[in-house]
This record gives sequence, C-alpha cells and structure tokens, in this order.
Amino acid sequence: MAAAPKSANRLAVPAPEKVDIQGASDRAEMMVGRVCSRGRYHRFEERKLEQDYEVDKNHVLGSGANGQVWLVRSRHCHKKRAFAAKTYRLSGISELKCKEIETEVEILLTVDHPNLARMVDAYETKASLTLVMELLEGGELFDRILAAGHFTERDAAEAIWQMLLAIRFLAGLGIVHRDLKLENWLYEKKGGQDLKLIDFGLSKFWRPDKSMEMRVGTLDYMAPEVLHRNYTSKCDLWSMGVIAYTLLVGSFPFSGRDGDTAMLQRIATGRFATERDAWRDASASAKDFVRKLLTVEAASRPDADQALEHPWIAKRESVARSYVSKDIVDALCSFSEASAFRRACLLVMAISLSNEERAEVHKAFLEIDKDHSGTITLSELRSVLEEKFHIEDAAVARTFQSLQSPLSRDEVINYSDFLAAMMSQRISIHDDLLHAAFARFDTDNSGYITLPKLKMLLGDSLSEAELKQVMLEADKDKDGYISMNEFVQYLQCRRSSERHLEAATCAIDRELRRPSQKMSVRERRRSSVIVKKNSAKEEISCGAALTKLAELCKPICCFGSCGVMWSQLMESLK
Ligand SMILES: Nc1ncnc2c1ncn2[C@@H]1O[C@H](COP(=O)(O)OP(=O)(O)OP(=O)(O)O)[C@@H](O)[C@H]1O
Repeated sequence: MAAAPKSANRLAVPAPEKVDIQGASDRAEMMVGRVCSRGRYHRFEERKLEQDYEVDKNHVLGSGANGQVWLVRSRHCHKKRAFAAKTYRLSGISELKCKEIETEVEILLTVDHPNLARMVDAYETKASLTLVMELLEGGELFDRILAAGHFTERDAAEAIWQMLLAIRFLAGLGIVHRDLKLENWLYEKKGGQDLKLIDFGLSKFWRPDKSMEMRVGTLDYMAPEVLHRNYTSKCDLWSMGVIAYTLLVGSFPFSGRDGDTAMLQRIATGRFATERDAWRDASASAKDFVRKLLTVEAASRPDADQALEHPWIAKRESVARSYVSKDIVDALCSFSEASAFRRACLLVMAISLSNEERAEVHKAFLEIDKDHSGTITLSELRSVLEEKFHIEDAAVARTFQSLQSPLSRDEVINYSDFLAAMMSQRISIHDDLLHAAFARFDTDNSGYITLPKLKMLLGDSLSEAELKQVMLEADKDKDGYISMNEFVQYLQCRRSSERHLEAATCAIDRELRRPSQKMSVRERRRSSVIVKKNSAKEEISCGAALTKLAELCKPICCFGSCGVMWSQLMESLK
C-alpha cells in the first residue's frame, strides 16, 4: 500500500462549549438503563481504577492525540484478563476538549453492538477520566492492509459489511462518527476477521434537521461537503468509500505526490485514481459500490442501509450457514422464566464477557437482526422462533418482553440483553463473571452489597418490595449485608433451582404425554389425578412422574422458594 502518514491531517473540533460529564452519563442512563450505565461508570474516587485493575505501564498498546493506551489486567478474574485503558487529563484542559470527552463517554455508554469496541468501565476523578475498553488484540486494519498490499474482493466485502453494520447502528442512534479511517478499525483477534470501531472522540449526536459545520476528521477520508463546512451523517459513507477503495487497491483514492492542495481539489470534484492495476482488475460490482459511495453530491450518496443492500455487499460470498441453533433458541426462551433479579445479574455479567464468549453467539444476533439495525424487534424474533422453531406467539412475546431493557425507549432487544439471555444456557457462568458482577454491585468496594447499593443499580427494574425480597433470600445470616459468598450461593442456587424446575416440568410433561396416545381424554384426565404404577411393564404413570418431580424439587425446596409452588401443585393434584 502506498504509505500515507498515519493519522496525519487530523483536524480537531474548534469551538468551546460548557462541559458536563455527569450529564453525559445521566443521558446515557436514559438510553440504556442503570445497570449498563452506573454498573460501568464510577465517579469521584468512590471506586478507583487501581482497585479493579492492575495497570501495566510497560505495555503500551498504541498512542494517539490523547496520549498512550495501556494494557490493564482485571483484579476480579483469576486469569487476570487484559483490557485497554486510555486516560484523559481533565484538569487544565479547554472546555472544548472536555466537550469532546463528554460526548465520547456518552456514546461509549450508549452503544452496544458486536462491531463497536465496548467500554467496560470508566473512572472519573477530579483530575482525570480513564476509559477501560475491551482489548482488541488483532491490531489495526491499517497494519493489515499495509502487510497484505490489498485485500481479495471477498475479504474486502466481508470487512466493509461489518463496518456498515456498525455505522447503520450508530445512524439509528443519531450518531455520526466523523473519523472513520483504517486506524480506527481494530481486529478482535490476531489473524481473526472480526472488526470493531474505536475512538469516538470526534463523534457527535446529530439531528437530521441541522447540518454540521465544523471541519473535523482526517483529510484522506474527508468528504467534500465537510471541506465546505455543510454536511450531514452521509460524511461517514464517503469515508467508507475511501476505505473500500483502499482495501481493494492498496492505496488511497485521492492522495498523490503533488501535496494536500491538489488532493483537496480531487476530493472536492470526486476524481479518484482509476489508473491503478488493482482498480482496473476489480469487478464491476465492486467499482460500482465504491463509485456510489464516492459521489460528491451527498444527497445522491447511499446511506448505510442502501450500502448494505448493494449487491457487492448483500451478495458477497459468505458461508451460507445458520448460527441460530436450537440451544440459542432454548436460551432465549428460558430467560423469560428467570427472576427479574437474576436477569439483571446476567445483564451485569454480560458487561464482563470475554471476546471469545461473545464470539460464540454474536453471529446468531446478527442473523436474527434482519434489518441490520443492531437491535432485534419483536417481528424479527417472531420470524425466527415461530417459523424456524415453531414456538407459539405467546411464548415469543413473553421472551421478547423479558429481554427488553426496562428503560429502553424503543421496543427492541439490545445486544447486551441478548448476551444476558445466552448466559442462562449457552455461555457458562464461571467464577470470574460472578466476581465481576459482585464488584459492580459493590459500588464502594466495601466487600458487601447492601439494599441501597442494590437500589442504586436496580432501582428502575425492581420495586422496593422486590429488592427487599432479594435481600431476604440472599442475605443468609441476616446481618443486612450480602457477602461475596452469599451472592455466589444465591445465584448458583437459583441457577440449579431453575434447572431442576425446568427438568421437573419436562419430566412431568413427558410422563403426561406418554399415556395420552392410548387413552381417551377422559382417562387421561383421570390419570393426572390418580397416582398409580403399572409394575409389570414398569411403565411410569403420572404418579411416578410426581415422585420424580418431588426428587427434582428437593433442591429447590431447600432454598425455601418452592414451598408455595410445591404445595399448590399437590393441592391441585388431590
Ligand atoms: N481497545 C483497544 N485495544 C487495543 N488497542 C487499542 C484499543 N484502543 C486503542 N488502541 C490502540 O491505541 C491507539 C490509540 O487509540 P485511540 O485512537 O483511541 O486514541 P486517541 O488518542 O483518541 O487517538 P486519535 O489520535 O485517533 O484521536 C489505537 O490506534 C490502537 O492502536
């Protein structure tokens, strides 16, 4: 690839505005709920970075205009899982810089998509703000293209598809990135293909009725209308055109040896280099895609939806297999049977999932999300569960309802909610996840969860009475505090009780179904109330099923949560 100076020509936001990081996290909370917002945002030294992470100052992952990005290791994981941390100095900086940071925090707290880097924690002190991000170990797209020369069309289309999914999701939230470039797309794993977008420092919440004027971004990727200071979110699609060209050809479309002024003129008129061999060799469909994105007239340029529908992307060669398997569907359905507290805990745990754990299921999420909005609607869920797995509409609706975030403004399932559901069955809950979840509830790091702490995180999803009930059940020694052990026990017991309950339901279903093939409806009805056993054939009747149920229910009853259910069941069977 013809080398272009990395991050050269980057312009910063110029105008000062009032700063309010607290406001940013409050606004994010309105979008994603308390669990996902307060569970990650720690203010004013109540909780310090050093309490949760070991900072490895010898391990610099990269650097940018804001300084270096370090490797840090979680103190809550046995394996000391690694993350990336970037620190902003807050004291003595301009209001303008603060505004940039504030927007970045708000966006990072709000976004939730497989192709966007995830913020795991943020620590605000009077002097600094540190963002802890998932570690993306595969390096920059920039370095990969530099090493490869250029990509095959298939690889380029696959990479562009992932990027467009992220941009489509951002556009749905009214976010324009304004600095899409090869250096801001990182691979999750070395040698892997999954890409994520980082660095929202120049991003903005944008209203379609108000065009933007600040000339920001990086020159090689900058749309003509940005140069003219009158632009919309379509500027991101121009940058995607530059990226697509660069992946296919191995050099930038507008750069040359004749300097920036000549390059700016070429950008303004949309004259990109077409004499390079790799461009000549590209397919007609790939060229059409790039040309459409590099349309000077922004109104005629496709948006992210339209770009995703372009045949070069929509019909790209990809392995035609379905990722939505029976166990994914089972996990989704059983999530609705878990208690509200358990669901909230799973959501908190979802924040700490590793990339490998997410990778298990993220393709299934993207597959259900047919319109590529980055969220799942009821009709999308219905079309998979009803059509492919013949699950009743009422069960689909119940599942959908249980998956929706309590404060979600739109009737959709977010990526984290989906991940939380996967943890009920598909992703195993290990000690590290339990420890990380406990640490998020234990906001002041005292080693205990109290009612006010529960309220702070769950106050919008559980009532006061429900929270008190959680305390009552989890706080075994009744000292008013839930210790780490009690928390783990409570969740593990719940887990096993739910499993037993499910197994019990299945057993009784099975047994009740068996005689139904031979008996009349009347007899069948009777069989459900008369306990009998055909010893000769060892055929288990409903009575045996009840005995089995009693066995299976034993572990539940010992937590006291099943007493009513069991006695009600016995009563109804008398
Ligand atoms: N999550 C991450 N995992 C691994 N490396 C990362 C991560 N985030 C950032 N980096 C590395 O650190 C570099 C700088 O990060 P980033 O772009 O976020 O910082 P910045 O100071 O805001 O940069 P810029 O100059 O683009 O504004 C990246 O180019 C990348 O190499």
